[in-house]
Amino acid sequence: MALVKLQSENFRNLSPAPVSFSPSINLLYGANGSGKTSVLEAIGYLGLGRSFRVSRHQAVVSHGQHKLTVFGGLDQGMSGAEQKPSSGELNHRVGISRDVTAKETTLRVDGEAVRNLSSLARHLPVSVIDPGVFDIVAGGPGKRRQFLDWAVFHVEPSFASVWQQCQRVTSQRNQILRNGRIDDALMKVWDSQYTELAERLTQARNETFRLFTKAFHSLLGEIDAPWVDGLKLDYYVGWDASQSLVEVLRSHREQEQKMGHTLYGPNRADIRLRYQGRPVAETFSRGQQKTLVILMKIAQGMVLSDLGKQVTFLLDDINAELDVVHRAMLAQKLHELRCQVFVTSIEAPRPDELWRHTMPEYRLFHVEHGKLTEEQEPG
Ligand SMILES: Nc1ncnc2c1ncn2[C@@H]1O[C@H](COP(=O)(O)OP(=O)(O)OP(=O)(O)O)[C@@H](O)[C@H]1O
Repeated sequence: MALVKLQSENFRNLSPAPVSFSPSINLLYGANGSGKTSVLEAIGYLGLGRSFRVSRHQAVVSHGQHKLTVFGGLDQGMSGAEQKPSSGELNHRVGISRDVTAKETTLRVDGEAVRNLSSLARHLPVSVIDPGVFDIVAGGPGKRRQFLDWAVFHVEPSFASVWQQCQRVTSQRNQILRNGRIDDALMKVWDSQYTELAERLTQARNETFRLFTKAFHSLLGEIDAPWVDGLKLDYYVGWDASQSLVEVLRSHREQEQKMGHTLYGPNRADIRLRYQGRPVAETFSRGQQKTLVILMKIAQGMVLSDLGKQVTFLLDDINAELDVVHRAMLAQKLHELRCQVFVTSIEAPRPDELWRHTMPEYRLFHVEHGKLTEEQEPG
């Protein structure tokens, strides 16, 4: 699916006027503070249910307001095995409202209220590449789990519900571990639920990680960068995988009790990135780390694309982070994968720098005071 219509109310400084986008490439430019990132953030809200910039919904609601709404019109875009071009008809209408006073989120798909965010999010796989994305390599395991789980969610339909159940059971288990005296019979019940859910989560992650590494290595074969030899990606399941989780929990009960929370399981999973045996975060230059993240993001796009799903990529301010060669590599690949792409820049964009071989069709927008105006030619 591709997002071809967007309308928001009380979303940062954005104008409430509806905007039509291309199911392929959209270039947005405008001065600092004009609202470019806010447009991407509003699109991200529909695909992620939250802002990719801030954790508090409050920050996103226009000053002086208490409720924001974002509506999106989705079109089949360039997805599907046949890669048919857009018909111009809307396939789905999705909406999300957040009342920050009542702390309530309302979700709608095709006019019907839905309870789960996953019902909305699975229609619009949104992948963000902004200055914060580089934490996937430089940051902690949580960022890499989030990265992996985004793809697992779109590959395995039952993942979201298993993940939620596992979070609930983990928190119950933590409560018991925090209590001074543990009722062994009760702990056994929670452990059996926990390990069953953990195994299901791990299986889903394993399968997606397998697809991801396959795509990633095929991508490495295409690029000319000697430093990728010796690069190794491993999925750490969250415990010593040579033992069953049940055994690990049994042999570490005292340690968990002392710490007062669960120490082994899917909440400790990680993608371990190593270069010649050492963590890439310690070995790679900043530029190499950035390239690696971009390649990982493209590989995720390849996985979904192979399943006939179109990813909407939100590229925010990449000029500040990537040199022209890497920007062009990214743009070219995303176009080949038939992804929908939104690219922001301060200066009028140079599509000829991004797509050097074949120029895709694109739509160009100037952003000013939260309002988008379509232009025919750059400048
Ligand atoms: N909750 C809010 N209500 C109203 N306006 C807001 C709110 N939050 C931020 N703004 C304003 O919205 C504008 C848009 O910010 P945004 O980050 O989208 O701009 P940008 O075009 O991406 O800028 P830059 O190029 O500097 O990154 C800014 O002027 C900001 O001060």
